[in-house]
Amino acid sequence: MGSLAQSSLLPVIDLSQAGSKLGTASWAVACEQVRSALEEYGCFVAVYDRIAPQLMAEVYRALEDLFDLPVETKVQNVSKIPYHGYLGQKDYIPLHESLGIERSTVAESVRSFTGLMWPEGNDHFSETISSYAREVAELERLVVRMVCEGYGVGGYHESHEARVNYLMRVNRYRAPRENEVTAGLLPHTDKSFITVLNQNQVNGLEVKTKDGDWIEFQAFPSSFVVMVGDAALAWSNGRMHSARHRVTMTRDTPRYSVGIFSYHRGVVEVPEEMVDGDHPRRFNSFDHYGLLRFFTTPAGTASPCTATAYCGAG
Ligand SMILES: O=C(O)CCC(=O)C(=O)O
Ligand SMILES: [Fe+2]
Repeated sequence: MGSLAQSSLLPVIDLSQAGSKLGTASWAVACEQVRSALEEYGCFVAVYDRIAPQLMAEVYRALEDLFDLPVETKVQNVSKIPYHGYLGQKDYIPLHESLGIERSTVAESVRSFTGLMWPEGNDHFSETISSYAREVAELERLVVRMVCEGYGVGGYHESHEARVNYLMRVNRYRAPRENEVTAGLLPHTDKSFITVLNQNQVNGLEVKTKDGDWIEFQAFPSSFVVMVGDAALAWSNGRMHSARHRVTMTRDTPRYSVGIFSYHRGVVEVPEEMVDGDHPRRFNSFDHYGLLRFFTTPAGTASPCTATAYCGAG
């Protein structure tokens, strides 16, 4: 039996060296830990020291500059894809503001976002954001590879890599004023395949367990929250859990966070290996951006599980 303190924490897995251990016994053990955490909690805390602390500090300085721009500038961040542009000034979550940087691992795409925000140019911002996105994308690919190996569908990660887009969403939550709501972000599941989150020193992210308890993520240096999105829930035929999470602001300091969300271009096939006697088919193959668009419809918003409503089998 774990103590209360232990059982109130999210699983922590050190992936700093995992990439260099491919195929070894310790790699197989780590793949199993990743799979099991994503099935039980829908997330885990990755320790990943391959991203330099200096780059992390530059990312958060860049975010302060970005959010300090006038709202009229920030609202120019628009997209044809839902939840890929500016969100903010909402009465029901007044503390929250966020922007989306599409295809954040592609330098040209980040430069075009930067050009909208700083027409006079800001190369340092573009370079900082692109570097960070590429490094976190590597962590995402490592996790997907480990998940695939954990399920015995090792070859699948290659088709993931060939078709993945990485959306970066950056968030600022201001501190609540007296008598103001503390909700920074309402409970939700992500529509991504995998999300990798990082935050500045201010905690606030909470994850709901299958038992209905909320666990606060307590950040430490080189810690990233890896989270299952609804697309990976469906891809795994419901084996992985996509956890509800929310942000609560209890401190008097603003909170910054940055998420990398992986999305597939086109149809995500549910591998045959995911379906067996113990796991009858629960999901059909589906269009990933279609799932996201469905979420914005009245039927999608109303359904307790977007993936089941969109591509559930039977
Ligand atoms: O700010 C955070 O830590 C969480 C953000 C989040 O859940 C999201 O953008 O989907
Ligand atoms: Fe989220």
